[in-house]
Amino acid sequence: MSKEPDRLFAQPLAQVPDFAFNEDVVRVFPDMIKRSVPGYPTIVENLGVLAAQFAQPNSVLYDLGSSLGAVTQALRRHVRTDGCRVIAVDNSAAMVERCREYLNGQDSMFQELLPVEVIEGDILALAFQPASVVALNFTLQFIAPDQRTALLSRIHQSLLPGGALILSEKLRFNDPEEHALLTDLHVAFKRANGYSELEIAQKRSAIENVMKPDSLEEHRERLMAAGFSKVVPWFQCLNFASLIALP
Ligand SMILES: C[S@@+](CC[C@H](N)C(=O)[O-])C[C@H]1O[C@@H](n2cnc3c(N)ncnc32)[C@H](O)[C@@H]1O
Ligand SMILES: O=C(O)C(=O)C[C@]1(C(=O)O)C=C[C@@H](O)C=C1
Repeated sequence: MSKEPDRLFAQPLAQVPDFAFNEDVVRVFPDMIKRSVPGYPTIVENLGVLAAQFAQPNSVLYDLGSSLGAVTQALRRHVRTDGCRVIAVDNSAAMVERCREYLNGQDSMFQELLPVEVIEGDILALAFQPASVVALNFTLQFIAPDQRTALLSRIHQSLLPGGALILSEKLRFNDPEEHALLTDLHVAFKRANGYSELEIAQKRSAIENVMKPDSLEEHRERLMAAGFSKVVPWFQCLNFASLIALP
């Protein structure tokens, strides 16, 4: 994957455009997400470990909002269940192109990786096949809030017995003090990773119209409304968390 450092918001912009997963973001994405999301490498690697516990023979593992394929590759490294294959879906053409390049490179270096298909498409319009694992790793927060329950219901309907949805998201907090504290600590995390005050502020205004985080309580309620029977948080670092939802 690209090693280019994220300097996208380093210079003052007359007007900060809404954040989009375009060519510029794709070029710096591995660096951006690692320096912006506390716990990201741990979540991705362990998503593979968790998935191996839920994968059912001859089923599909979905990576929805796959970006450059980091989760797909973790699934392919860890899942050994017979007949499983991965379907990665993203609606950014630039992401999909680079994701295919990366996964082809991995296939040429390593044998016995699970087969993978990378689809350029909208996860809201996807016809789901029976699946044992569905990963939504920091993707649901970019889906319009009024579309989220319907998407989760369709994922629930596609999940096989013994399977799971793994959902990672930035969180907001209903308690104002808790929200302010964890937001400040996230800013400190970004600063410690070399982002300037200007970069942090401009990125914040770029994402505020396009990324709408929910609270843990909202996630739990929505997942239950979508038909899931159990919601288990397995990771939280500052205001970023990952949940297992059982069908
Ligand atoms: C924060 S990134 C996900 C990171 C990635 N899962 C990982 O762990 O490296 C969100 C991704 O979701 C994709 N996305 C957003 N809305 C989508 C939609 N409706 N359908 C498909 N992909 C979508 C974006 O293009 C972007 O690549
Ligand atoms: O909350 C922020 O400040 C972020 O930068 C988060 C976040 C994310 O959670 O996806 C936003 C956009 C980029 O994809 C990388 C990180």
